[in-house]
Amino acid sequence: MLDPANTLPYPDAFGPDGAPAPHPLLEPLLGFLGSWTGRGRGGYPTLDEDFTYAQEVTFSHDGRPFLHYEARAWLLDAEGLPLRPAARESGWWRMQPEGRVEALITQPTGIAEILTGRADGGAVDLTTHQVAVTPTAKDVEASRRRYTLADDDTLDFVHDLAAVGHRLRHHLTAQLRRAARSRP
Ligand code: HEM
Repeated sequence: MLDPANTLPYPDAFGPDGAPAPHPLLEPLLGFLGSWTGRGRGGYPTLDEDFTYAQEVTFSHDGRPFLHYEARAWLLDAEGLPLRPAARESGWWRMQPEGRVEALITQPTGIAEILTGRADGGAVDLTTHQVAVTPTAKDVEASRRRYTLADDDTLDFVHDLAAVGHRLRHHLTAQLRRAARSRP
């Protein structure tokens, strides 16, 4: 007999349709659900050169009023081929009434960000509420992340960063395309 303790009874959904039904507070974020892939460019005043990268981003939900967020990036060489793994992060976007968002995002580089902002008309604008870093992590003071649905299948992303003594400056711009409504 199937042991209910060995099978997760509440799997995540990667789209707005089907089970579980999204919580009503997720309404402003429904267009983000699913997986996205694409390319971006980045730079920072401390770097000699800008870089190009690819990224996969996934948003899912389990019927409660928060999204699970996961992103993996890898650098690309001049030919567009994978060079090495880059930033990786995951977290939670907690939805509040009137489209308010509270996000918690952690990175293996020792950085934990808490951001607040709004989801409005297919765009989410998040700014730093608090950053905590481990003893050996780079000094990160603040960031601003803007995610915009240019259309149903296109997600634009811009990330500004205040770190290692620099004020809030551009770090990343990417354009992602919808990869799938559900995980294979
Ligand atoms: C798509 C995601 C990202 C990519 C592709 C990326 C890429 C890079 C690259 C290539 C560097 C230069 C150092 C190195 O080669 O590793 C760098 C530096 C850095 N990044 Fe990012 N990054 C991403 C996201 C983030 C995020 C989310 C944060 C923090 C909130 C962050 C904070 C930093 C910091 C603090 C530095 C060090 C600057 C310095 O000391 O020169 N990055 N990033």
